[in-house]
Amino acid sequence: MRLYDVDLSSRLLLGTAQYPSPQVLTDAVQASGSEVLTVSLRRETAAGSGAGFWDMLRQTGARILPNTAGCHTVQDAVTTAQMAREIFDTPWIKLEVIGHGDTLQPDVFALVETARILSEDGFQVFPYTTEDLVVAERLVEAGCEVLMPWGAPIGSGQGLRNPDGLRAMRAHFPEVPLIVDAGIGRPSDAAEAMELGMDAVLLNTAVAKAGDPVAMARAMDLAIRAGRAGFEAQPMEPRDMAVPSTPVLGLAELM
Ligand SMILES: CC(=O)[C@@H](O)[C@H](O)COP(=O)(O)O
Repeated sequence: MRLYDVDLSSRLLLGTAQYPSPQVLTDAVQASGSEVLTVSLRRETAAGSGAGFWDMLRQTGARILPNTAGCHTVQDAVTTAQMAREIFDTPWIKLEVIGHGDTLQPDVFALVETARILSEDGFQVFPYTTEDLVVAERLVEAGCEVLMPWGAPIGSGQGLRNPDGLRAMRAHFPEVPLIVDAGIGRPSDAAEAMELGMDAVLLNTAVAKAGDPVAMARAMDLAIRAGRAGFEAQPMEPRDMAVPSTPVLGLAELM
């Protein structure tokens, strides 16, 4: 999978918040096989963990995808992205501009505006968006080469609330890498996203809040591989009617 100019073999992007301990986090990263970790500049700075935490993430060898979690305005997000670029020395930014407190739904108007500003400033933007095709078009026009539609509200673990919307996105943007971001609860949700033809999955809470985060990280990795393999194998279309799977070529005659 290629995201901007970077080739990756893992299709799992992992969040780094809410783990029970730094050791569990690093063990989970290793178990997940993830090569991309997202980190919230604002949250970690506010929590006071700062440089030590970021150094620990760097030591995993994974690429860092800083994010603008907690930003609600264009200006907030632009400033946070600029700080992230200086600290992590990367043009990558996962752009979150939250518009609604209860659902953490993106403010898609501010998102498009911020994406344009950051792209013109040389950032490679990963926008957290809805499955709205018009918004997605605008984001691509603004310079985004990757789209990150939500699966369900952040942290909800509800799985894919609108698989048809994701399917439509896949059909509409066959060449744009699509990463389902947020709302994944179980490995089966991640596998479903991959079976729909998504290129990758970004998740955090499902692993961090699992009873055994390291085991769940491993399970997510396996599910994403299985889902992708299933997509590539071109599943059959569902049918309305039963069709015998064993052909009957004549009836046995009972004497
Ligand atoms: C870590 C991060 O970037 C989250 O904002 C992301 O959207 C993941 O969401 P979940 O925690 O629901 O997986």
